Amino acid sequence: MVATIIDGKSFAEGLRTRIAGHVARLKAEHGITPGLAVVIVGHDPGSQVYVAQKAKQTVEVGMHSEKYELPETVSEAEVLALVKKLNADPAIHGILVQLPVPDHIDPKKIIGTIDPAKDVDCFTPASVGKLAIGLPGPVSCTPLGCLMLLRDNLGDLSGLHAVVVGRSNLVGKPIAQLLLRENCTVTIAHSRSKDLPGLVRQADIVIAAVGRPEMIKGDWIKPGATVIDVGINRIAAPERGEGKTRLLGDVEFASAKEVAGAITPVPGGVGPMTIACLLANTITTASLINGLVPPSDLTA
Ligand SMILES: Nc1nc2c(c(=O)[nH]1)N[C@@H](CN(C=O)c1ccc(C(=O)N[C@@H](CCC(=O)O)C(=O)O)cc1)CN2
Repeated sequence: MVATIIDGKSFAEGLRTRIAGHVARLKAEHGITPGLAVVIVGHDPGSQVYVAQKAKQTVEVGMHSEKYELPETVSEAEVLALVKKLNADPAIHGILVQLPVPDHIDPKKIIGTIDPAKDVDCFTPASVGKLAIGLPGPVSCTPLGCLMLLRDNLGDLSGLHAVVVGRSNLVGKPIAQLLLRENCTVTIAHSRSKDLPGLVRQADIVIAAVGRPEMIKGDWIKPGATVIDVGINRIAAPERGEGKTRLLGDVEFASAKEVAGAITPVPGGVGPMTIACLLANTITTASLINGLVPPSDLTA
């Protein structure tokens, strides 16, 4: 069997078109322009690319965009003051602080200061709690992107066995919550699980979010399973020239695609969905802040 390749880039494009339609409706029918503020601290080159993409795509779908680029040396107090200012700004419906932040800044303190109503990353304790008990609100961007790709590929997920490899707060734990809500049987495994290959072989759905390049091999995959690779590991690629790099997922794509029923590539799979889902979450928070029901096609 050769797997269907799940094209996250193209799905994300379609999602952004739908988001632009919702933005136009919010403007025309309610006079609301959803606004997203993105804060970056320091000069991490990867983060700068992602933040630039976020700001560009926010404008492209018709939303109001604000980008705050703070120097590496900014104090924690200054970042907290900016977040509080954005919390109070009625033109802003979503606030995101790009991670990682420099070592002298405590990410938990920064995230904990974001107004949960504007928490488009779904990182605050209040948002995580809402997600766990199924209350309306934004859903962590990467997990929401994974869920949208799974629904598009498989339809109803009820009764399927999902094995999530990775237990991070950003991806592993929230995707497990979402899959439970979809009536999957969910196993959360991680690098210290006993017989990891044996666990993964039981999965109808594999979510690879462990952060180790190509750790999950083709012979770990049950024939026909759907594989969602969340890993974005940048490794040196001297064969492409001096100083060049390339991206690898957490799944060994070449061997896994021979066994799986469907699989996301890296790049071009889950990654592009993360930013599209951030925009979707901004529609969700802008709707809820204004007492409107968020569009059902943009959330979990
Ligand atoms: N506050 C947050 N910080 C971070 C998040 C997040 O969701 N919220 N996620 C990641 C980075 N990230 C978005 O911020 C992100 C990662 C990857 C992609 C993406 O489109 N990847 C492409 C490849 C791009 C490349 O060549 O590097 C792909 O996979 O096709 C988008 C967004 C950490 N920080």
